[in-house]
Amino acid sequence: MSCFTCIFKGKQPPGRQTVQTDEDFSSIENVKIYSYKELRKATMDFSPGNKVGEGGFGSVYNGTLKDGTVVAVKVLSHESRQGKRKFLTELNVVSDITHENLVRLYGCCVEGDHRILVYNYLENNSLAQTRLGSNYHC
Ligand SMILES: Nc1ncnc2c1ncn2[C@@H]1O[C@H](COP(=O)(O)OP(=O)(O)OP(=O)(O)O)[C@@H](O)[C@H]1O
Repeated sequence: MSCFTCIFKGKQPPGRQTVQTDEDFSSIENVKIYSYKELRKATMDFSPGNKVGEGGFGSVYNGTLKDGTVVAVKVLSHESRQGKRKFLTELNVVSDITHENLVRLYGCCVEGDHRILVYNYLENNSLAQTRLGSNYHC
């Protein structure tokens, strides 16, 4: 069983935390940490009706957070071979970039076996003109 031990360092601005995991996960900085529970709630338990797409990473769901923010929730599939690498790449590369032509990464969930990325949600027409973070590869 894979195990991810997240240690959230203290004395950081609320919502912007450092994730440290064991194995070959290095420190990931400047990302908001979401609980699996809140993402499950936001996507109505990852219901098929909320699924908006499927990529190399896994399924993507539309969700609404408690504060009303509409998000795209990318759930890493357990079968995804490059998943771990992609997950880290997206976190490390995209988390610090804010650009009008780039999908914004809000944060992630690394809880138990779950690895999930949370982006701002783009409607179909704007998605076509916007570069996804997942286009960044190692
Ligand atoms: N931020 C988003 N807002 C709305 N829909 C999204 C968003 N991100 C992804 N999607 C939907 O999920 C689908 C899969 O996206 P994803 O980025 O996982 O895979 P991809 O674009 O095929 O790239 P790759 O397979 O290389 O990861 C997209 O085609 C789109 O329909």
